[in-house]
Amino acid sequence: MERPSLRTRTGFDGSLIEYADHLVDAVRTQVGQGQALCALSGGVDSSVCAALVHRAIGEQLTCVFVDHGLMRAGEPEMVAELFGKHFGMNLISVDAADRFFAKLEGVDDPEHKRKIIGEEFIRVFEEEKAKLGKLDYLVQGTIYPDIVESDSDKGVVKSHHNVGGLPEDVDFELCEPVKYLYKDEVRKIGEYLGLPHELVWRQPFPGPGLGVRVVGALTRDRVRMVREADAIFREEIAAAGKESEIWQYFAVNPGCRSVGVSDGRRTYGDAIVLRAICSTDAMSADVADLDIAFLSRVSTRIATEVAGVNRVMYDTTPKPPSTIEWE
Ligand SMILES: Nc1ncnc2c1ncn2[C@@H]1O[C@H](COP(=O)(O)OP(=O)(O)OP(=O)(O)O)[C@@H](O)[C@H]1O
Repeated sequence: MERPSLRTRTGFDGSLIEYADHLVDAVRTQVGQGQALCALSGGVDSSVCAALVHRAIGEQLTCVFVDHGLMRAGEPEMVAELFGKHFGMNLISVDAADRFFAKLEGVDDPEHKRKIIGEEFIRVFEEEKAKLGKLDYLVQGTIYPDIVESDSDKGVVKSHHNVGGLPEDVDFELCEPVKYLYKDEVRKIGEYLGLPHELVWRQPFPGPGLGVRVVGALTRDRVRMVREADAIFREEIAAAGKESEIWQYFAVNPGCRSVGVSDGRRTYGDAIVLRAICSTDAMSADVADLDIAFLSRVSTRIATEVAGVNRVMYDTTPKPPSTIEWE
């Protein structure tokens, strides 16, 4: 289906970059002398919104980043470095890993895990908000497909983690500057605003983070295995120059153990599954055609470098019948 033009969606008659400048002015007018708050995940939508609103109102914006302990390797550091230091934003980083792990202990149902992560996120965010005093605007990275999708009456396949679910009697207004834009337009505006290419064009990453890439109950150790395996896989994909041909690639801990051998001794360790898919819209996906030599190199690195892992598999199932993420 052909998508409506920028002009049809926004009434704005100009280029996308001119529209970005227009949005900066519009946010400045909307917020006035008020105070704005943005939940910044380090993902594309909230990062672009934070950069845009910061350009418009500077010090009047505060961003809150919640580290739930389920981030990929280097992510909390990247957020602090880029938004805190480079852009000089008012950034509050909350280390909430203990809280999340405590709530998730022993929970193995995927929907229940997502729900707990979403609810705990809102709780942490609300606490930080309360500490800041009067707030006039909440910045949200709603994009056009979110609006269109929320109109859909299809059943829930996986519940989404969002700052949505706001109570009805809130005493602030929403600021949703990119709500008429498609993802690729948001990315282009992000680059225009000076966000790094790797962030703006990064692969999709679920809100519940690595929590949905560890099948069954989470432990810090199983999350660590996925985080380290994921970092190695990403490093090798980048070294092979394959980043742009693959839509999404990541590691999963499928929750099974098997026998292995290391230095002549029997091991009984965790398995890791590698998943890499090609897609244009995430509605359907094909398995990325990675050659055995490449996969074998990644597998050997993971099984020797990641403590507790002794077996690596490649997921060869398209979507459908599988989904992209395991949970
Ligand atoms: N760990 C986090 N810390 C702060 N804010 C978060 C965090 N996770 C999610 N959010 C907020 O919730 C929104 C929705 O999260 P979701 O995971 O659905 O991502 P998204 O819609 O792809 O947006 P983004 O690209 O910004 O991650 C984010 O845009 C962000 O405002």
